Amino acid sequence: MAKNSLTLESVRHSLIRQEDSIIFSLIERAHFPINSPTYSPSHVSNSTHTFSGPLLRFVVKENEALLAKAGKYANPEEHPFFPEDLPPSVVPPYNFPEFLHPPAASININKDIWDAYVNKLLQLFVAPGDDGNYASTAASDLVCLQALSRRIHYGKLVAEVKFRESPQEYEPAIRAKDRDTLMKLLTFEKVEEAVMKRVAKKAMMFGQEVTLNKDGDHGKYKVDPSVVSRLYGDWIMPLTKHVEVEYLLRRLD
Ligand SMILES: O=C(O)C(=O)C[C@]1(C(=O)O)C=C[C@@H](O)C=C1
Repeated sequence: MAKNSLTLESVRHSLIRQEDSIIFSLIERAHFPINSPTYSPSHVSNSTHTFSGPLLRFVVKENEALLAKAGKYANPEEHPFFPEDLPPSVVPPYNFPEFLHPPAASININKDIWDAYVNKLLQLFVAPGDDGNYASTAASDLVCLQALSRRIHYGKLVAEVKFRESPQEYEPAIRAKDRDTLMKLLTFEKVEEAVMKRVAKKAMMFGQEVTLNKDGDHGKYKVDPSVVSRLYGDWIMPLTKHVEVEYLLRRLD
């Protein structure tokens, strides 16, 4: 859809579709135990000392360097976790539609997303243990982090649509830099309740054990649906709303 015809309904539709990517990524990650060496500060160090630190950091950084060369971060909807020292793109620039207000480019909360994911979320949906599959674990984490980052930063588009639909409602709070009022204005409790119910239902449907015998393994899911609901209620939606507030605060700059 052309960006200028985005509506609250269409951006919500995109958030609903992104739920599928997030839930599938969590299911894939939950396939491995926690594998804590993946996050240990001293796991990677090579003889030339070009990198030392956690394996996850190494995998994400290298992947972002590759995709930066392929032009990924020329798209204003993409946010790198390690924006410092990214190599230049080797592909011709594409003229992405300018839907967002330009100061949006300064908002990147990936450090918070990383911290929440590694230090809080993982423990909620991944079993303890170590099976040595650290590289595959890091690759699964990368997919989760990218899906979460994309969804949370999509808050910029949601905020822009809300602002365009009723600027007179938002302008006084923006001028007063009143975060609390902005948070109240952009919050729809009924929508949040529906999101939490829907993601639990999707986690049940996507994460059920499929067997061919009649009395399959009912009630056993690859990721606990109530945990998925909690991840949304306690982390994903609050972080999205944080992005929305940050965006609106800069909307009149
Ligand atoms: O749908 C919206 O209006 C949004 O801003 C998105 C979202 C969410 O993160 O899912 C965030 C805030 C609202 O309270 C409801 C839902």
